[in-house]
Amino acid sequence: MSCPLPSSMEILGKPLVPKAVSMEKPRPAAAATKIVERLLPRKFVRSSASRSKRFTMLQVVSAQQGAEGGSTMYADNVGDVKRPWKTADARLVLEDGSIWRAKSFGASGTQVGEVVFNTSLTGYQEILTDPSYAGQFVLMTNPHIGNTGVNPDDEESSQCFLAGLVIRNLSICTSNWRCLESLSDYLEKRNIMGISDVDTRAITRRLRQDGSLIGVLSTEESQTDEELLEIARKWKIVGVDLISGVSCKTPYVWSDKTHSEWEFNNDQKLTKSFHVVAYDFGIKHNILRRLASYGCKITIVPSKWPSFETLKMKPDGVLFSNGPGDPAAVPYAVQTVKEIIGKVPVFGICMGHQLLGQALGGKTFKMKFGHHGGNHPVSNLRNGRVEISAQNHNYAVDPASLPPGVEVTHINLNDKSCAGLACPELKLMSLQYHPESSPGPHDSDPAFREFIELMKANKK
Ligand SMILES: NC(=O)CC[C@H](N)C(=O)O
Repeated sequence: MSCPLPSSMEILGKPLVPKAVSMEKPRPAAAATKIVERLLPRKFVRSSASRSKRFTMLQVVSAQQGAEGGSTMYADNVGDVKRPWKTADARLVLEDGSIWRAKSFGASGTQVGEVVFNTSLTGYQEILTDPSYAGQFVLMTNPHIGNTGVNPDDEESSQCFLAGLVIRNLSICTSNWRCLESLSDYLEKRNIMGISDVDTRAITRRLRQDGSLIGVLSTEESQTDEELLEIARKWKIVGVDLISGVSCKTPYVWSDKTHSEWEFNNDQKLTKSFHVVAYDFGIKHNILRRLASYGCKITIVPSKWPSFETLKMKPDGVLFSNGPGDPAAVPYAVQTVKEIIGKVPVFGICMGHQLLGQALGGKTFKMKFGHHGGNHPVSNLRNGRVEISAQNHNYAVDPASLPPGVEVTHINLNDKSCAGLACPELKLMSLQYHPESSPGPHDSDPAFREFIELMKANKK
């Protein structure tokens, strides 16, 4: 079966040739309505008359979803019930000239950013608060988002730095024992725009075929499509330093461990007290929690903290954190890394890995659409194990650019890109992905233990 361009999508500028794509058979509507019936809160069930009206409507939604792939499929009301959040018409205009009509939630206004898709099934709150998404719209490929609301424990930083959230369907109700707030209220308070009722599958296919795209999201009717397209085409993310906008301003100390309720690794016999200085390029809280759980005392320092100040603290090890944007646009951070490696054991995570790669003499490049999700297989070449990993990056280190003596320790099995480095001589290790997961599986947690071992061996 082939699918025309989604009906609600229009093209501006250079016309795009619709690509024929094969579609799954639509799911039987009856099965979908049964699921919805279980999820809807009692207050939405009014009378048998309104119930049947609601179900008729949802059946249509389900059938359309499979058959048409269109993006304006839900009406403002679900049955005769108004959606419990503020909504307005919104447009996402991509730099390729496509326009995607949607419904807004969270903040309103106009925002520009790079659109990336994330394949995690859950963990949207950790994704929203991961500072590495600064400057980007995160499109969740899982069509149903918001059902667990938000809570104070799942924050990966104190702020949402991303440009906005793009989803297929915002859950009409929240149901989780930790939920304190709905996703739409949370985003509105943090002034972050979200859109739903947009064909996220069609946008994802476009990003996979053509590479990541700049987009402008707007709820403002005063802005014409052409004006929004111009903003998208003028805006640049490559070559821009984004880490200085998300880093802390002054050093601070961290001692929180992973909460005992969530601790999944009770075999931390190696733990002694190691002092780690962590460079904050946009650090996630769970990196700090995992280090603390392994017995580290951590001092977090800003991205421009001088290397001599770090070395004066006599740390047992230095961690270079994750962070947003182009790693080639922050030569000052590469210089800091250069001045530290070889003097103390170091661990680089994601942006930290890319900075280490450059400090060793290598180069980074922008990938077609990057890796974002909690289900990426990585091969650990040292022990032959496959780790299912959490990933979030658009750039990678080119292994061919690295000097002899630097070992590629991990590769991403989806595209064979470099996913980890080591240089035993320099007591250095790094991963392109996220061993702290959050969200994601815990397969890569032993990397923190390896860092502890590196520091331990250096102390002898
Ligand atoms: N999570 C990260 O540290 C992201 C690294 C870098 N900003 C990239 O996109 O590749």
